[in-house]
Amino acid sequence: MLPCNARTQIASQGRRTLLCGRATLPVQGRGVNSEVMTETLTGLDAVDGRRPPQQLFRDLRTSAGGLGARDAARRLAVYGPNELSRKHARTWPGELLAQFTQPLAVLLMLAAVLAWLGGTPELALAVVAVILLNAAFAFVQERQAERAVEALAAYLPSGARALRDGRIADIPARDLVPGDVIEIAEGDRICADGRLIEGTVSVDLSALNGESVPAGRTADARFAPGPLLEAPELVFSGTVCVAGQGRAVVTHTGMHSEIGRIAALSQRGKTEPSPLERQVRRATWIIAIAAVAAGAAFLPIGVVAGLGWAAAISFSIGLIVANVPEGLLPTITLALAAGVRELARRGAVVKRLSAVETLGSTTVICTDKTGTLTENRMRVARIWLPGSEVGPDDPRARDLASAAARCTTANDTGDPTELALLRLAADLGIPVNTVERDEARTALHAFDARLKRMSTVDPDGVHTKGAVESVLPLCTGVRASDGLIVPVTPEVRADVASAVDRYANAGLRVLAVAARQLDPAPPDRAAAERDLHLLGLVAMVDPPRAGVAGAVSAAHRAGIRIHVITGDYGPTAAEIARQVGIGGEGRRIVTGEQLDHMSEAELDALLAEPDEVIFARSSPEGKLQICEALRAGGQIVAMTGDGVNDAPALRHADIGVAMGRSGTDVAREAATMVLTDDNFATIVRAVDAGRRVFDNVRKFVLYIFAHAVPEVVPFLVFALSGGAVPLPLTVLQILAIDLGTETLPALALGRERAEPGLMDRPPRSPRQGVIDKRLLLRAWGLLGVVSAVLVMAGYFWTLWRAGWHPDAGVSDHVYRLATTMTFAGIVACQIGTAFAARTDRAALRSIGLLSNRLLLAGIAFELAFAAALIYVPPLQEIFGTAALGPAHLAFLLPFPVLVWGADELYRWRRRKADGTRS
Ligand SMILES: Nc1ncnc2c1ncn2[C@@H]1O[C@H](COP(=O)(O)OP(=O)(O)OP(=O)(O)O)[C@@H](O)[C@H]1O
Repeated sequence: MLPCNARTQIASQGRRTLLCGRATLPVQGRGVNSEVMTETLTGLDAVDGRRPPQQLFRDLRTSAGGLGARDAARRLAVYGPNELSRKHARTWPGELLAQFTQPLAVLLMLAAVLAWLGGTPELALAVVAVILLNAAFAFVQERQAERAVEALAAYLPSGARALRDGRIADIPARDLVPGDVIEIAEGDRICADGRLIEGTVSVDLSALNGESVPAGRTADARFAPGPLLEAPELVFSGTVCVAGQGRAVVTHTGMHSEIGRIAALSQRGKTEPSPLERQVRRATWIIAIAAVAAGAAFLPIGVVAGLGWAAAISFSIGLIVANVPEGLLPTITLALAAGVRELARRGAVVKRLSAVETLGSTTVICTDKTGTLTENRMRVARIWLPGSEVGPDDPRARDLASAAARCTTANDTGDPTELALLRLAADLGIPVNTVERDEARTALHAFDARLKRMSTVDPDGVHTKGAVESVLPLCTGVRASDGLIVPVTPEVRADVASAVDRYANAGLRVLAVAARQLDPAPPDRAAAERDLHLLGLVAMVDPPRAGVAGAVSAAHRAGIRIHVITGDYGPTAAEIARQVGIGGEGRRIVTGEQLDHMSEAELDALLAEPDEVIFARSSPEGKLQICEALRAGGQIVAMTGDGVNDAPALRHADIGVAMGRSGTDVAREAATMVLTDDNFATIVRAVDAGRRVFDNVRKFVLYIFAHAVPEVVPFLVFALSGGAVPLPLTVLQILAIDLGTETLPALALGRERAEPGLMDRPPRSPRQGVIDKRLLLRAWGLLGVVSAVLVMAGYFWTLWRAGWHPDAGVSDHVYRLATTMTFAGIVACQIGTAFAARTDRAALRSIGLLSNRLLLAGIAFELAFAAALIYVPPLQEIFGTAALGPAHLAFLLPFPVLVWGADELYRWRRRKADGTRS
């Protein structure tokens, strides 16, 4: 119960409810008799979940059959949705304020103070404007990135199975109300507090008490005094069912639940910075330090060259402010968030921003078969009875189908294997009524992925179905064609084995069905699954999904290896693998048993080979073992999984991939990425998106870095000439470029489409940083140098035309004109750089000159901004510019083409060296 001092407000469908201790008082009673409701709710809220079921039903005004839909809707209106109210750790003023305490912002503030003290208040104001703009920009970007991640919750609504109007219905977890009866099965996240009324389950309570050992809970437990969380008959919201199944009546929802009380879920964990962010942060610091060092070095040099202290101080501050890449980090976060959003639209929900870049460097995908490579829509294609394959008309086929259909737990929905068996029975004219099936059943030994079989104890005996090698050893007899039971001889085994191989080689999934008449039924599994009689085999088709073969070949072209890890039989998996193109000729199959007997070194050696392997009859431990071996070998592993037992492997992989449709809640929790369409092709698409995001981050880093050289060279020329050449660029002009004209084109580069050949290259090495030597060489050594040469040519040409001579000095107008040429020259060169940066190696032609509309808009903005600075008189005053004439503009015109052309040549040479054409 909520403590009385914990006043909590929950918003619910436009009405607010004030909760205080045991009383819940509706504030607005639209359409509800508030007096009656208040009385009712007081009763419900005081419910003690530890009372015996019958009393609890009375207290909650419900029954074992659950609630009616209308009653549930009424309760929902009063109680509010079954959600935890979200408490943001930081509100927006706090987040905005935090932008000003970032170390780089503090550095800039220091620069502003220095500029003020140095006697240049206009520079101080400009720096303050930079700080404000940057903080606002970073704040908006971070909020957007956060929202992108939060919005993902909408893609993954959690659901519950509740009895409504007497039928099991899948409903959103937020619609659960006290009094509902819910079904709980292995792998489910329990979404409300309740009392078990049927069955036994094992629950992981770690979200509530930090205890990692699962606790047993059973409907039959008697009341025992003690802490609520240890009550053996209660289950709690936020915990996970790791084994068993049962039904529970919901006693508390939303903020009334134990987890709501502790409010554990509303405290969001601190998000770890991604490796990319860490790298960029480090690079930012290195550049900031270099900028400060360059600024400090300029001070004495500038004074010696004859600038005077005030001008030298202001120029060094300008150098620092311009070169500290304070906007880089939020821009990268935004690029990652845009990647996450795009992936969600394409069917892959990524839970961490950093996963986007990890995806891009994936080298191995370990995939399961059923449902990921295949459609998971099974249909029985063949029936085999001891001796021969038979058609559906054979009366003994009906016995087999009936036994198999009785040995199921699926209803209208459920395991596709079981649905296929229920359909077979219906097609043969012996449909199974699932309600009667469940009522008549005296024991259920659920499907166990390790044993690979399940059994039911029904009034007429035991029915077992499962993998042939799991069921056959339990059989002492075989039902022969005349209906008599004959012993299992070596001939019979050979017969079965050859049938299994025949079906498996055709890609069919084979299940053995066995039975035993028995009265009374033994309660334990070992006793029930003994002395069985093999009835026959069913073989099912589950065709490969459309698009998987294409995705496999795309992954291969991208240098990614694919291993199949499946619970199914080796030859079946190998045939499906062949159909989709995984593995070469003579596919290597390693069974779970073989894997168990392999030493670590043997497994490492196997996985180091270039072959793709089919791991068949694998266990969850095997999956983890394979994952560890691959990672130890330096691979970046994406691993799929759907069961409870897959969680460790999913957590351990670089990218754990869970199935959104067929997977369990546990697997979804453990995974980094959830596929909303369960499709293998989506994993490959996600890798593609990851590579693209990483590439785009490099593109705008290249663009932003390239301007450093044409900005620093003018200062070097001035310093090295001992002041004979007037300083070619003013401090406010530098700021206007770095913080004005460049911003939008840089952002637009972050949205560039994938360049051709992106998925034709091998995966990036995880050790390759986003800012590497090649990028720096291209930015500074090529684009920067070409730009600097052109820019200085423009500057000297302007001076020369006006008759300048080192000894003669220049008039103010000529100096303004010349520095304006430097400014405009850098802008023109950066336009060329922007086009060059659009591809890393491909020719610009291959992606289309005009294909990035955002960039075109950004360049239009850049030109308008520069034109305003050059031609609008008040701005001319501030920025020390003068209007350029047609001759000047004609001189500048080829600059973008020359810069871009030089880079085009560089990329052409690189492609030639690598032997690629695009
Ligand atoms: N509902 C079931 N009842 C009895 N046996 C089953 C059932 N489902 C699967 N099996 C048997 O257990 C084996 C392993 O099944 P499991 O579900 O672990 O893997 P899978 O779905 O075939 O493969 P993947 O791991 O690729 O999804 C199957 O090959 C089949 O023989």
